[in-house]
Amino acid sequence: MTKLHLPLEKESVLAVGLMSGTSVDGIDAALVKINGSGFETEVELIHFETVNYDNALKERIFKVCEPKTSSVDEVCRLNVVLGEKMAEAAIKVVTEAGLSLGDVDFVSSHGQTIYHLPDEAATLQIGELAVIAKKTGCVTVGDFRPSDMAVGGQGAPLVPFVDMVLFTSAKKGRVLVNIGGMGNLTVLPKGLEQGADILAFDTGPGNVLIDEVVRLGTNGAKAFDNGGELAEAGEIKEKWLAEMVNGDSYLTQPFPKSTGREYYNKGMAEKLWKEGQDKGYSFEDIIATVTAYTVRSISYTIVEQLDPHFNGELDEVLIGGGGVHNRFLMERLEKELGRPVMSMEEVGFSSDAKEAIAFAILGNEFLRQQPNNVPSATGASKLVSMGKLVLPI
Ligand SMILES: Nc1ncnc2c1ncn2[C@@H]1O[C@H](COP(=O)(O)OP(=O)(O)OP(=O)(O)O)[C@@H](O)[C@H]1O
Ligand SMILES: CC(=O)N[C@H]1[C@@H]2OC[C@@H](O2)[C@@H](O)[C@@H]1O[C@H](C)C(=O)O
Repeated sequence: MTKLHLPLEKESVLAVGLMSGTSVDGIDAALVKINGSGFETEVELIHFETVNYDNALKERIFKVCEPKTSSVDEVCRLNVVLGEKMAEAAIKVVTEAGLSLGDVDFVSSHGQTIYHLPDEAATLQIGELAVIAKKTGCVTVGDFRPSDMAVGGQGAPLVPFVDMVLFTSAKKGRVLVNIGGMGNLTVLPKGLEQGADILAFDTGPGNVLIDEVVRLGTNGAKAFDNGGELAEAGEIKEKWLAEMVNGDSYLTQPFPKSTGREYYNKGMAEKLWKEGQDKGYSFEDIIATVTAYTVRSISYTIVEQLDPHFNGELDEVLIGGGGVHNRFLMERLEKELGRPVMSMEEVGFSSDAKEAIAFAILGNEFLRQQPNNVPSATGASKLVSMGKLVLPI
């Protein structure tokens, strides 16, 4: 094992980024080559793999995320079980690429969020780093959020740092939206310079409500609306949609703001499902309307909250996260936004791998002892280098 020199001095590194997001579908693993740091960062995706959670593991995770069904012993156990799964994902992405773990400079893991209390500076991501370091034999970094919280930040969102260094354009004002479990965005006015304050926050639900309603309507046989085909077969019930939007106090909250499964969750989906059924709507109509609500949470934020603030200079919207695969959602979003809406693929990037790549880049900054939070996005009082380090075991 070659020794790691800290701070990292070599210009180019090979890293694995691991992301396990709020939709609790599995672990995304991106093997990347990173050159440089900060605004000079260049990244090349070498290989991408997803290791899905099986249904039993998903249930265990959902259970520990909910105070009523959680227990400390189960959190403790899952920390190790998920550490093992994350190591498995890291090993898979490296070996499937035909490389060896000895070639990898570091693994950088987000962990699985179990609970997030931004106003109490408390957050918990599990998936033991020491287990990953032992199983992969690699330098392992992770657990980024607490360092931002330690200086008064909300510990989220963290990806805007990466959006800023990779996607700032000299010619166009851009909004980057990630539609994962939750929806979140980063605003990049044209010609943004390093160190500028950037705005980034959560828009509301991403796929979470769609996924939960699909599960309810299929008795768990399906976990998401593949391609948006269920929604396509239904009809949006406009009056009900307006009720959903008016009843959502998060949407009108001023930005910056963050949310999660504590608000948009199975309970909310069950309520919507019951309402839809009581109104006599079909399964497809319910999915179409819940999808339209998800779209509206994003379009409302951009059109009503951001456009006036940025004098209409936000020219294009780039979408990442699993939501890009939902055609019904993407088409309606483009209609409501009235400007080009593109997937990350259209700018030569990967929608599915984006967040895993982002955590590799955050790990790279940390190991170079460079700041990697965005205080204007998280509310932190200062720049910090977020992360924790476990040496190979
Ligand atoms: N083919 C598809 N058609 C429709 N939706 C899809 C498809 N593939 C993935 N999705 C949606 O994307 C979701 C996963 O997205 P993603 O992996 O970006 O979320 P995440 O990283 O877990 O969440 P977050 O970014 O909020 O932490 C799935 O739960 C599903 O709703
Ligand atoms: C605490 C937590 O896991 N937050 C997630 C969640 O999922 C989306 C949104 O809410 C975002 O704030 C964040 O993740 C992304 C990766 C971020 O920090 O940028």
